[in-house]
Amino acid sequence: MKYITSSLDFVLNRRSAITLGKFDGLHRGHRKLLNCIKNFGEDGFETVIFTFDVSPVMRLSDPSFKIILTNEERRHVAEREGVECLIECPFVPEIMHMDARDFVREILVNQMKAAYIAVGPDFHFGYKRQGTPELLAEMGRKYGYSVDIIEKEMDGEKEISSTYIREEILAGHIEKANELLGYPFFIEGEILHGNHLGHTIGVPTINQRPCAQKLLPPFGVYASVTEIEGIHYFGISNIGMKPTVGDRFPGVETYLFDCDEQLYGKQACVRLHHFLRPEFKFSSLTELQHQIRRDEAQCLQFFRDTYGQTSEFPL
Ligand SMILES: Cc1cc2nc3c(=O)[nH]c(=O)nc-3n(C[C@H](O)[C@H](O)[C@H](O)COP(=O)(O)O)c2cc1C
Ligand SMILES: Nc1ncnc2c1ncn2[C@@H]1O[C@H](COP(=O)(O)OP(=O)(O)OP(=O)(O)O)[C@@H](O)[C@H]1O
Repeated sequence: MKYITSSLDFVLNRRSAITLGKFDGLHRGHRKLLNCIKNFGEDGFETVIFTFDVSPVMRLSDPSFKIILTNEERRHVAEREGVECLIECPFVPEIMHMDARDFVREILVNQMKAAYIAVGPDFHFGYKRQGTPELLAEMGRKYGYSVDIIEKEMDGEKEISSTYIREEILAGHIEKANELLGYPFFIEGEILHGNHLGHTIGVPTINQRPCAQKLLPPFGVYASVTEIEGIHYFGISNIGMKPTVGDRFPGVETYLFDCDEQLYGKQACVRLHHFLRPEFKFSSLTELQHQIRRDEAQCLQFFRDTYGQTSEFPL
């Protein structure tokens, strides 16, 4: 996948099929738009996601705003979806203050050679969100691209949106969030050194420290499947501050059931499948060790009940 970032001067070589928006989560609704551009892409057009390098909400109104996917995670999901090009446009004053019609002419038509655009009915763009899907369509008739305004993918009566999914993650409804995303919520990151206490209680763990902007579900223990260099491991993850030993930052710590390899420095993708219990402060590491054995049994039971004997799990 072509990845364009940190630049406003990009120019695409081929005519393109584009979808635009924030795309936090690349959820099932977003994927409806991706399918539209991919269908169009079969005719030789370059399939492109146009998004921003930082959430407009974070930049304009709420610096503490949390995201479902970091830019790197979003890039990996887009790549898996088979999109040919991801443009992560810098959300700088020049873009924020750009008139909607100028954005269409300069960016979509001149730089991106738009042939087709798919957006949802509530998509807005340009200075003060003045651009609408209707304006896109109207200008398309002049500049020679077509526009599809795609109906929202629904969850019953409710529109699927990043906001809705964030609420479910925060409420600890991980299975619901996974259903809306269309894949398990995950945390990607380098495997770091912890305090090296885990193996002393027979529970060796990999440690990750998510970036401060990453939205995390409630602190607690989750059944997880971790991918490292293409290999998948069942396990249990603790998300939190480890109050028993005390830590200064929220971390993700995972006990992989069938792994005794040296993994420091590698990238891990920890996918959460099920909430098992909240994080507690134990009076000793031995007590914690006994609890983790119970967690392990409960987790294995969950995987057996959910996925049976098969090693096929949703990724
Ligand atoms: C499945 C699992 C559950 C855990 N639950 C808790 C917990 O409830 N409370 C807590 O303080 N720490 C919990 N921990 C974190 C342990 O405190 C941590 O694994 C141990 O201190 C070793 O940390 P280290 O790898 O930094 O040495 C849990 C860890 C795992 C893997
Ligand atoms: N459920 C959905 N079905 C189809 N298209 C959607 C859906 N949700 C969003 N879109 C479209 O996907 C593009 C990107 O959406 P964006 O990420 O900005 O919205 P969102 O998921 O509703 O997020 P938020 O909750 O932050 O508003 C837009 O064109 C939007 O209209």
